[in-house]
Amino acid sequence: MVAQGCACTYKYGRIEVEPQVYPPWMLQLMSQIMPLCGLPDQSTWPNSCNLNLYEDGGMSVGWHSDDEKVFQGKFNDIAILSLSLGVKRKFELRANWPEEGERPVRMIHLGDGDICTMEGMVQKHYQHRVPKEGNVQGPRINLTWRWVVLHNPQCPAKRMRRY
Ligand SMILES: O=C(O)CCC(=O)C(=O)O
Ligand SMILES: [Fe+2]
Repeated sequence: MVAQGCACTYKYGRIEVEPQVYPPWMLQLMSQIMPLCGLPDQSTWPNSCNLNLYEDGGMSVGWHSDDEKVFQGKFNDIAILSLSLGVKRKFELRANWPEEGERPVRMIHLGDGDICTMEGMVQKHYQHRVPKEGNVQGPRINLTWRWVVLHNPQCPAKRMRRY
């Protein structure tokens, strides 16, 4: 999903997702969540949201960084905000260039209603994943908000200053 005025697509693995403009329920949800992330003012809110459904513990996302060109996370200090709903799942981070003796993988649990942020140069220096958990029953939805900063060439928002 994207803010009004943007038409950037999002490539998730090999799947290219057509964007949908934020529906009213999304703006309502953001008006609850964004102030908790220090963003009370709507003009500062992220202009895209990706939604993932994990039907059960058999569904996962492998090691990756959110390195899509549109977000510029490999080159800039960026923030990525996420909200988890449903069953608790593991979220793991591993450093690309670990220091000697550094723990290779760090894990947190993301439960229903948890907000998780990745900030700074995390997308350059770390990868993350949601591993398979064979014993987990029940669905989880993850909403991930990000700022599109480099719009696709065909996107009308490219010509608009406020993006
Ligand atoms: O489900 C999550 O918590 C993370 C999903 C993720 O890494 C992504 O969509 O890029
Ligand atoms: Fe990710």
